Amino acid sequence: MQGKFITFEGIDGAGKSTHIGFVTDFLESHGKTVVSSREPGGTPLGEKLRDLLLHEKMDLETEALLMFASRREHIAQVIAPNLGEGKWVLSDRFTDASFAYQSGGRGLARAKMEALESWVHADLQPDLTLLFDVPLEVARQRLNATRTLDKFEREQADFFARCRAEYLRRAEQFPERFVVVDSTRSIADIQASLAQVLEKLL
Ligand SMILES: Nc1ncnc2c1ncn2[C@@H]1O[C@H](COP(=O)(O)OP(=O)(O)OP(=O)(O)O)[C@@H](O)[C@H]1O
Ligand SMILES: Cc1cn([C@H]2C[C@H](O)[C@@H](COP(=O)(O)O)O2)c(=O)[nH]c1=O
Repeated sequence: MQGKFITFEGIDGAGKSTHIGFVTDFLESHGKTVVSSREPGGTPLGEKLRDLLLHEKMDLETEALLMFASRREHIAQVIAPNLGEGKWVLSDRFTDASFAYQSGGRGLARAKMEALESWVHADLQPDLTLLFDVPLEVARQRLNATRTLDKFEREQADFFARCRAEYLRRAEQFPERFVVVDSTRSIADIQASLAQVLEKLL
C-alpha cells in the first residue's frame, strides 16, 4: 500500500516546523510509520545544496535550479521509496515554497517554475499541504526571538508579503490538497485543528 505525503509550508517564522513533531506523534499513535524530512535538504547532497542556498549569494535562476536539484534527489532517495513502502512522508517545505519564494518573492516567471515542476515530479503531488499563515509582523517577531537569520530570513517585509500572497494563491488554486492554518492561534489550538484534519486522511 502506498503511504501519504504531507508538506508543511509558510513564510519564515510562521511556525510550521513547530508542528512536525506533533503530526509525527499523532500519526504514529494511529499506527503509521512516519519519515520526516525537509527541503532544501533531506539527503546528504541536498544538505550540501541547502548550505549553499541559505548562505551564498547567487543568480535567481541558479537558486531556482538548485532548489529543484535538491528536490529531485530528495524524491529519488527519500520520498518515493518511503511512500512505496507504505510509510507516511512529512516534508518541511516542497514545491509550493519554490512558487512562493522564487516566483512570488523574487519574481521568476511562474511558467519556469511550472516547467521545472513537471520535469522533476510530473506524477507526484502532496496528499495534504498544511499552509501555516500569519501576518508578516508576527512571523518576524517569532524569528527575531529565536535565531541568527539566514539569507532568506534577512529579506525585507515586501518580499515576504509577495511570498505569502503566492502561497495563498496556490491554496486557492489547489483547494483539494491545501489546508490553510491560522498560525496566530496558540500552539494547542492549532494542534487541535491539525488532529481534525489528519483524522480525515487516515
Ligand atoms: N502558534 C504559535 N504561537 C507562539 N509562538 C509560536 C507559535 N508557533 C511557533 N511559535 C514559535 O515561533 C518560532 C518559529 O517557529 P518555527 O521554527 O516553527 O517557524 P518556521 O515557520 O518553521 O520557521 P522557518 O521556516 O524559518 O524554519 C519558534 O520559537 C516557535 O516556538
Ligand atoms: C524548499 C524551498 C525553500 N526556500 C527557502 C525558504 C526558507 O527561507 C529556506 C529554508 O529554510 P527553513 O528554515 O528550512 O524553512 O529556503 C525557497 O526559497 N525555495 C524552496 O523551494
